Amino acid sequence: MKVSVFAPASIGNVSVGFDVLGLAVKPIDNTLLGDVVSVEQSDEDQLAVVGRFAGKLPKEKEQNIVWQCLLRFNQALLERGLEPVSVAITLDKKMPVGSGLGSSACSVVAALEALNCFYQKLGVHHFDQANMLRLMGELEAQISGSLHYDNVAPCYFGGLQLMIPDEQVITRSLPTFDDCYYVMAYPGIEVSTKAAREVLPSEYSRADLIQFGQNLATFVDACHRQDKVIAHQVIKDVVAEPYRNKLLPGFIDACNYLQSQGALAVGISGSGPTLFCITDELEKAQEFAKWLNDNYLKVNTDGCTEGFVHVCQVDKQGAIELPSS
Ligand SMILES: Nc1ncnc2c1ncn2[C@@H]1O[C@H](COP(=O)(O)OP(=O)(O)O)[C@@H](O)[C@H]1O
Ligand SMILES: N[C@@H](CCOP(=O)(O)O)C(=O)O
Repeated sequence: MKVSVFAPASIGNVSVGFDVLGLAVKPIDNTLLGDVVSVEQSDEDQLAVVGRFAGKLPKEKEQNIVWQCLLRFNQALLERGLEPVSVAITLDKKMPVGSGLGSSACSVVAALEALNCFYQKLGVHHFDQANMLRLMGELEAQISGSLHYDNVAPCYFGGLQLMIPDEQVITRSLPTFDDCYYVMAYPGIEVSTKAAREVLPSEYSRADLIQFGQNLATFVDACHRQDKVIAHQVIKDVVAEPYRNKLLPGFIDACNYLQSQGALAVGISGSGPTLFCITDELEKAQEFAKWLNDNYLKVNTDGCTEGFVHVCQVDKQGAIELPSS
């Protein structure tokens, strides 16, 4: 028996909700933008890493977050008096690392969900969603240096997720704007989440505090009222973007251009370097994608780029088990 789970990319923060808001996205051309983890029974625990971005990960399996997921999942089984079996895990690393697309969250969510489905099929145990999300947050914190659910929650549940200060609830789904397109431009450079958190101030002014609170509250209200104009008017980042934009070559120029061409909002996805740009017109989304492809991706000396651009919409499914091949 082999279980494979896909977990999608996400936009952490969505500019307006630092650490407390995240949106799962999927390309409209059905490209799998996310990681796939497969689990099957084996004689000993093993991890194989394949896929376009496999070479960007540490060589030692102990350094891979998927391996750490296995150790933590086994510990959770033992805490319930259950005996883990040996498994062979394969990570298909489709996501670039340090991209701002929630790459580590994709690996964490796909790995833990694949293990959970595997043990459910074995008839041993099935952790409920609340326990799973807590485990996912714990593993994401191990890698990024702080506990934030804004990637793992949308990656696991799909949609737009707002983190709630209640350990029993953790996250709530917000209504989404389903006619909107999210153009995601990954320039092909790496920005580590840890480093991008270190450039942030430890204190903010009262004016920033008021603007942050007002924007986030207005955004949540506008989502519930499905007021697209107001919701996108307040997608403004006073917490991270003013400090992180210097880590992103060409970001300010791209923002200015896209806004002048009528984008509903533009921002840094997660901690960057991916830029997201929102429009409700497909033709504009395709124009923006072409412009970003020509102007935001870093071209190497050999004329190639590791970057890419995808026109996406909201991913409502979150992590899903793939049919067995
Ligand atoms: N399976 C994995 N997926 C992504 N990153 C991993 C994985 N395993 C280990 N890592 C390491 O974790 C760190 C993730 O960096 P981070 O900036 O948090 O990425 P992202 O913002 O893309 O989630 C990198 O140093 C990377 O080498
Ligand atoms: N809220 C976090 C989000 C990090 O997202 P990632 O995709 O860059 O891992 C932050 O802004 O630090």
